[in-house]
Amino acid sequence: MVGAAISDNQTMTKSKASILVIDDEPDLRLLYELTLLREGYAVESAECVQQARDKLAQSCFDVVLTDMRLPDGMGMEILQDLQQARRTERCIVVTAYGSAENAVEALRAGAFDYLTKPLELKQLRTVVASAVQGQEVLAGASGDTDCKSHDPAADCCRSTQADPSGQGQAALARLVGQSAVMQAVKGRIAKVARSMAPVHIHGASGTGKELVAQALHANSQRADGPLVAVNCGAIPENLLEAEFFGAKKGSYTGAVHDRIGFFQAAQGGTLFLDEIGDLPLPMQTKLLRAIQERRVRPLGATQEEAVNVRLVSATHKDLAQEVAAGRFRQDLYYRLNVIEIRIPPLRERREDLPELVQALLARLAQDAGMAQPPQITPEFMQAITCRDLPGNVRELENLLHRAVALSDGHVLQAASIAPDGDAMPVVSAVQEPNTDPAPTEATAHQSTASGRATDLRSWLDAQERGVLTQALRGSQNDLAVAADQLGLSVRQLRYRLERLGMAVE
Ligand SMILES: Nc1ncnc2c1ncn2[C@@H]1O[C@H](COP(=O)(O)OP(=O)(O)OP(=O)(O)O)[C@@H](O)[C@H]1O
Repeated sequence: MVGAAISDNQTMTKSKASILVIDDEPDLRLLYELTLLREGYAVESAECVQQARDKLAQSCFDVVLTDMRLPDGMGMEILQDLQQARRTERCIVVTAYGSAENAVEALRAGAFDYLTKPLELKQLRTVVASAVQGQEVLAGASGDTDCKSHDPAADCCRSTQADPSGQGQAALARLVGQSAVMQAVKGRIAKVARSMAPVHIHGASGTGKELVAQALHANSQRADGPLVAVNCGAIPENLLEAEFFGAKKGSYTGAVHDRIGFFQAAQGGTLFLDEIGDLPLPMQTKLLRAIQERRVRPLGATQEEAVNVRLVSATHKDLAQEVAAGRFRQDLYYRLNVIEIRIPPLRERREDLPELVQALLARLAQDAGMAQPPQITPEFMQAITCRDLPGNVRELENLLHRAVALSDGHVLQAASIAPDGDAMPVVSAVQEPNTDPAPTEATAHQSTASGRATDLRSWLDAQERGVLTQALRGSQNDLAVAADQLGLSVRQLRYRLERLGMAVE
């Protein structure tokens, strides 16, 4: 079996990355072999499951490229063997055209990536190179490139996560919380980060979806590549295509230069599509195509461009429900939701509150240039615990921000976060606690005294809140009218309201 130990004289010194190609069609096998040999890899091949198992019992490889259907079984069996034996080989599965289910199944089972027949050699090279690249990180982290010098069985076994710079761990540490549910979230991030499988993050507003996306990226082999975060709800509908795929000069009014899209900007890295549920249906179709083909065509261009990005998406909506309601394409949902990470709302992890308060205060104090975070009294903590915090960590952050602004700089007062305060306003026809666009005296003082970005941000948020509230009042809460008045689309207005935690009754 695959996990068997390898005798010393059977191991080879790895001077170059090694690939095991498994396919029963001799012509295809030869084509893969030649292509990969030309790339400088050491290549071995097998034509069935049994032969592959024999090879894997004798040697360790960096990457296994296997066809799905083999004469004596399925490529999935090899993938399962590798997973069960905790081997380090990255497995790329080749699936028949149109069999999205197989690809998704393979990714869920731990495949690094998949390729679809008919195979494009350029794509084959790209995918193999990206699988090999991750293995180099792994070998580099253990300082081990010579199989002979170590226990051969261990050479093929997964050990600790490669994270030479510690950035993966640091990103996970930014996700504060030791509750069982948060530990499960972090465990899942560490587990799934290293494959290419698309991840969908589901969680209510303010639960930390962006932090999870950052941790996924930082723990992936793409950590040195770009992470491009996009809020799908904040882009005007008529610009979506150009923003996503790029545009040639003159392709639309106002396109005075060639511009690259999000896909090109994320090349070799991760594309984080936040609030994916807000994408209009026509754009969903275009996105699906880009994901399936791994190619995009900039607006006004004649040629398509190959793209190599890992997709992470997020939404606070229930996408399955959106699919049922006909607002989200089922096939796109299926493609994006290969691996799901659910972030529980704060009410399911109240035990994390003290640690979150400490961590957020430390961050706020640092941003405000304070020598040390203000102290919290048991009454203050009690007052926090009494709040429902439906806006989750973002609401908690706002609350603390306000408390810091109103404090004397040393001790936080419980009164500053009394429930009749204004951390999360609800806009109704007349009842809206925080409608004053002007900063409070304390905030204004803090802003000018420290001149720090977070103070400016909260001041600007207060301004925006005031403007939005006025527009909503003036339009009797009619979003279309208010948006029109503000020169925004309804989507943009909704996005802004949500960002500020303002719910319209
Ligand atoms: N577990 C956490 N530890 C520390 N900070 C957190 C945590 N969760 C969220 N935050 C902080 O709360 C704020 C909101 O987080 P984030 O933007 O990631 O949430 P979100 O789920 O993406 O929200 P939205 O859906 O509204 O965009 C950020 O400032 C983030 O740093």
